Amino acid sequence: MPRLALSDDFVADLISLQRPVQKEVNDTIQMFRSLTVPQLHASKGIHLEKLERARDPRIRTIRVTKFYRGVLLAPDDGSELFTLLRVAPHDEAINWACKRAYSVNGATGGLEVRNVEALEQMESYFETKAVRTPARLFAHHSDTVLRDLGIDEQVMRLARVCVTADDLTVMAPPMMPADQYEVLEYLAADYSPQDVWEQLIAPRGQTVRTADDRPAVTLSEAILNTPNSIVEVTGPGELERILTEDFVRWRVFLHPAQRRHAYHPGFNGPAQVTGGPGTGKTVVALHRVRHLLRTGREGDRVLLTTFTNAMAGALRDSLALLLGDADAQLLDRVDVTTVDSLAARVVRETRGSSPKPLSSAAEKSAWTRAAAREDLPWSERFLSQEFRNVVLAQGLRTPEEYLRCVRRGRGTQVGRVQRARLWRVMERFTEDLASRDSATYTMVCDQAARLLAEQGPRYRHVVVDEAQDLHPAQWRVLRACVAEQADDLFLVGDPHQRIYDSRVSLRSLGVNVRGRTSRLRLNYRSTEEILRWSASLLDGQPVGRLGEDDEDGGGRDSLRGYRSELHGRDPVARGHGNQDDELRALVEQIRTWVDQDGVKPSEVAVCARFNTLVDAVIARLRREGVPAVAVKDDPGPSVSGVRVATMHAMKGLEFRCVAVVGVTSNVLPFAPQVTPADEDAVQHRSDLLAEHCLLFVACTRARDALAISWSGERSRMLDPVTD
Ligand SMILES: Nc1ncnc2c1ncn2[C@@H]1O[C@H](COP(=O)(O)OP(=O)(O)OP(=O)(O)O)[C@@H](O)[C@H]1O
Repeated sequence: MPRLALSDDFVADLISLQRPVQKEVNDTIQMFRSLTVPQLHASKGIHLEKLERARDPRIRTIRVTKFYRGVLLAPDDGSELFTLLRVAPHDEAINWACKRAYSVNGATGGLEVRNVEALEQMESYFETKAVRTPARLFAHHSDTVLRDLGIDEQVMRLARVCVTADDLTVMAPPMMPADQYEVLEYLAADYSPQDVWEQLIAPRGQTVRTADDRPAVTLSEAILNTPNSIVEVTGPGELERILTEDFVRWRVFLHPAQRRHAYHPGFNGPAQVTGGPGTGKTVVALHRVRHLLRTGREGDRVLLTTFTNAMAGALRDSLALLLGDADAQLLDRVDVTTVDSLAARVVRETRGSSPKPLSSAAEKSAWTRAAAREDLPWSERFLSQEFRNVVLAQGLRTPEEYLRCVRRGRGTQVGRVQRARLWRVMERFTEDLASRDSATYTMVCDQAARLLAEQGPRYRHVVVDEAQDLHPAQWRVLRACVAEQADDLFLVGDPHQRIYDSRVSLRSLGVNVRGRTSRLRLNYRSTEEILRWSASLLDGQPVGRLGEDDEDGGGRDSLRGYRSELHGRDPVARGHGNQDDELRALVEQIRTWVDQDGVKPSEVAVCARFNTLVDAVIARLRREGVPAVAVKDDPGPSVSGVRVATMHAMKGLEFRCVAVVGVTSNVLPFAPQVTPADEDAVQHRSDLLAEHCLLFVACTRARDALAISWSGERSRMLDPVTD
């Protein structure tokens, strides 16, 4: 009987087909699997055909329906393992199949694919172009070094004519084989060959450093060496499962960079994965939880945290999907929650109740009351920031500790006398809140961290999503939840998406990830056009590395190498004379997406800075007969209607089409949210950056289409993309 494997491209095709065609694909595959190899070759129904023009002699097609063809890679190594590569309308399938060539990567031993025809064209184009420039991108790496890292002859010739990193980007996968491209990308980013070996090749199980000493790998071995993009269909029900269970690719296919961290056998301490929006950080966190559950001992509990309750709910559902029926019982060993909810639970369990959370308006009044008897030169905002970003951030208990402390992250000098006065005000603030049985979320975390430190760890592993927005008091809760040991903490986050005011030095909080970090660069969500456009909104912004705020030597993060393999239309940015015109244009835009492009209303999102505009958008859409619902009302997936939300509420979500409205100069940046530079210069820079990040987060929620609009004066934050 032939064995059958499915490639991720095939699965992507299959998911996008209409149900009746999916059923026919399924029937064809069942028939394929029921025949012997000689019967397969003779079968008129399957019609296994070799393509005359195919660049790879192992490529075959099979008939699925009158119009659809499957593309297969037939074995040439004596095995009976066939791989289904694509399923597409006849002409598209044939055209695709003729241009591809499959090979075994010389270093990873995995199967790889290239568009051989396009690469040949690139070769002649770049050879001519490079003649004029003597400098070459990879000149300082010898052929032997490149070959040892898996670069083959064709890719070597291309590497030799690359002058800039942009030349390389033009040949990104699916044109160039993905493993080889990644090696060149790392070298272009100044990683040493040794780093590349350690980060990309060794984790794939290769132990032989030199290409000449490695044994040959057969095609079927290579297929099984490529679990990130090929899966063998083993059980009879497997294909039905793919068809019926709302199959999502991330459950099976991980990029090697994702798999390396998600399934790492064991980190000797905290580990961290960063990456731009849509690079699959949440996916990695979910797979890591699965790995820890599967390899852990009975009774080992895992904590998975994220930023909002809604996101925690979504994470729980995704984890259940990933674990499937086979591992469903493992879910009992996981808590999926926000750090704030966990902290409130710890306080409640210990003290019998937890304080009522305080709104920001109530907090401001409490500071006014606390400062009433002092003639202070500081605003309520300053007091609140001082308390949150110095006292709670450092966990200070006594006036002496406050007098002695280094006020990291604060830009104003505060002398001894002033500190004593400030401490009195802060004491009054906390006493006042205690008498009302109320506290800020950060205060509850501060309390919970202390209680946990006394009570001891509750979890064997802690996995943290959206790590960039956690406050030091929240980190102390997490640190105290788990003992310092191997695989204690696993963090994923993106400093470019930090939209809340939290400056953190992870090292000073006992979370040292040095030597256990990795960065994801491939975006799976948005088109390259949306990515480039959105990334340029942060051009020149000083984004620090995750968890290295105020540290000596804390470096800058960058979106270098961040890319997508998807392509589509350029984002549209348009100004209007007034809000009425802007909303009229919004309705038209949504109608185009829904009526012409066939996008479901629930796959369209509109976001605005504040709830007032969110409400106005919902009212307008409904008046015009466009169904609309507020994201804050938590509409389930079955509820139809355009989703409308504030920019903050868009965190972690994604939609096919996104309209960002009301991007005016008085809303972004929003002056009351930005501390004036003369009040505190450091805080000013950090608040301003958070405003830029907020717009970046909103725009990067879009998968296929993005439209930005404003009425009146456009926000200066759009300058990089509209000038
Ligand atoms: N290996 C993969 N194969 C296919 N799709 C993937 C893969 N990894 C991630 N995705 C998809 O990419 C999208 C983004 O993934 P995810 O939400 O994990 O990214 P993220 O880095 O956490 O994003 P953000 O930081 O913007 O919230 C999702 O639709 C996810 O299903």
